[in-house]
Amino acid sequence: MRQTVTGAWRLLRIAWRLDRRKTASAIFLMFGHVTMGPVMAAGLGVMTDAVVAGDGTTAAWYGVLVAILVMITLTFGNFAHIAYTELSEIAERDLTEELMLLSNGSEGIEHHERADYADELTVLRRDTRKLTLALEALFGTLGLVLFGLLTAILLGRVNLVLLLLMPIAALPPLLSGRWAETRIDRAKTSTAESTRIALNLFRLATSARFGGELRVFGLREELLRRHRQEWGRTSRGLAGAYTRGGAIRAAGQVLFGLAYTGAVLLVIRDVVAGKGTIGDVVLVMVLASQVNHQVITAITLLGTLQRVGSLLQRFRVVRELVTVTHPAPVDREPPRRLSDGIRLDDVDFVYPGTDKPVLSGVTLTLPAGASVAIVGENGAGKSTLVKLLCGMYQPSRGQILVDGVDLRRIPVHAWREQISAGFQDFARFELRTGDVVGLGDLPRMGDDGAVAVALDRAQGTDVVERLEHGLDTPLGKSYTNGAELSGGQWQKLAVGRALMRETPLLLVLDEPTSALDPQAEHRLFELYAEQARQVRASRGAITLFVSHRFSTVRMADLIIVLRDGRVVETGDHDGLMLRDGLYAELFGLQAKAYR
Ligand SMILES: Nc1ncnc2c1ncn2[C@@H]1O[C@H](COP(=O)(O)OP(=O)(O)OP(=O)(O)O)[C@@H](O)[C@H]1O
Repeated sequence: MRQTVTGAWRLLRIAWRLDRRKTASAIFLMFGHVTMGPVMAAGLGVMTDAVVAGDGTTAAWYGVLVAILVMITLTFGNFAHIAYTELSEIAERDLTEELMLLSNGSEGIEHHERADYADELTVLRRDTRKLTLALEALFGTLGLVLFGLLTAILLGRVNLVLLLLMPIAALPPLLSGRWAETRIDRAKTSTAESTRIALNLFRLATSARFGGELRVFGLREELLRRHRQEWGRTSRGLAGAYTRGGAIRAAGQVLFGLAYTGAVLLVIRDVVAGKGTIGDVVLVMVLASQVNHQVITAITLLGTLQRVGSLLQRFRVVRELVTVTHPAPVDREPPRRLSDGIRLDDVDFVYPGTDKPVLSGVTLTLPAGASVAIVGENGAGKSTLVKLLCGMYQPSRGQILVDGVDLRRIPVHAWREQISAGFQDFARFELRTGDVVGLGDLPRMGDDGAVAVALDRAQGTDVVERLEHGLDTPLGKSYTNGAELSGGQWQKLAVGRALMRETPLLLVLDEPTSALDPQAEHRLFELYAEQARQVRASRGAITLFVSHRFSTVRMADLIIVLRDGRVVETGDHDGLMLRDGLYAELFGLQAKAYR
């Protein structure tokens, strides 16, 4: 109950914050709509008594009044509905935006690894779109409270027992409705994982991006089978809860039906005993049928409100999950230039929710002004190291020191402003081409000159030259006339984005060039190395890249070789070749393959 009330209160505050005028007019229209019901019942009662007494004029006047009230209630109801719908759309947009912000609102990405976060997010993604009904439910419920008060006054005037009976009779259906909703909500939480898997399979099966792979491997039936299996699990879990919920609700309504019949019989008994009029019977019958209708509405409305309450509660949980607590004080600014470099001091890392260390005892120095390459077999921990340097995760043990300052003490946003990155798993932003690149340095996003320079450095000018409207071409299927790009072309834009910031302290390139041919990648890294040398003097910037191509790696000033999360060798190409260890072995294997 508390969740329903706090949910309703929060929803009302959201509506008020978003549009006061619409909220006020929705409340006014709804109050007008519901108060007409009891007033109409009273009018019918008086009209009946006038007919029985043979007073045609009074009966006619009340008949006209009732007709006017019917028109008013219908008109108000109609306009109230329009007002709720408009408000609901604004509220839905607001919560959808909050969900987008929350998904990326934390400093790191640790919460994405958590099953509880993923579960909450699944339900939120699905249910936030159902908010359209929520405000209608809220205002409807407020209206019902007013309706209940008016009805109670009218019933009390006829028979005081009725005054007590009606609210008591309303309780079973209300309580049973709430109980049923709680069970359904619990079932939704417990089926969230299978829903998530099914939704993911649905996305895979309907995305053009994976269409080729699905066809080549003939995966259509297999995905369908798995989807059916997972969805079946969800449906079974929910169907049981819906059936039990339906039975609980029906039991509550049967009790109400019995009380309704009892109330009408009570008034009839009074009239027979000369303690009331026929008008009273009409009043009670009309009111009781309205109460019946309103209780059924109330069950639906309270159910919706309870769902909204739990939806808003989930928002709270997600907000708390993405809030990071800082064990160390955050009291240092990133340096303007690096003099010593970045040092990893005995760093271990374990992904949240797992217990196997992915990095163990990593101690390294990335010297200021150096170009550094990380090599190692698949799963060695290269990308994880990169993520730690970008502040996506905190080391489980040990420290990352930037010119001697623990990275945890530097505000993450300030550190990120000083770095730039291109990732293996880059984003395909479906936007204007210039903006796709310009996003890499938001303050200069509209600066097409800067975008052109970044693209030139990323060797991506040819991508734009082929587009009909150059940098103004919209990209992707979101647009009716959006241009389609190849994987390698998207990747060139992503590299351009990474190069928008001209002099970052740390430029990280985690295999962002895997779709380019080796010569193009080689040229690109020659340029980076050259750029790194140029900014070395001014900022001591470090260029860190991860690549499986040794023709690129060999250019680095420092090469770090990782195996199973440990640093096994470091040095430059010549030194490592002389050492004849893992690097020399991997290099030899690749060179042989090219011969
Ligand atoms: N989000 C995650 N949660 C749990 N474990 C993870 C996660 N991401 C990576 N791992 C594990 O961490 C290990 C190192 O992964 P990482 O991506 O750092 O390797 P990598 O050297 O970059 O590999 P590749 O060359 O294939 O890109 C792998 O064993 C992987 O299974």
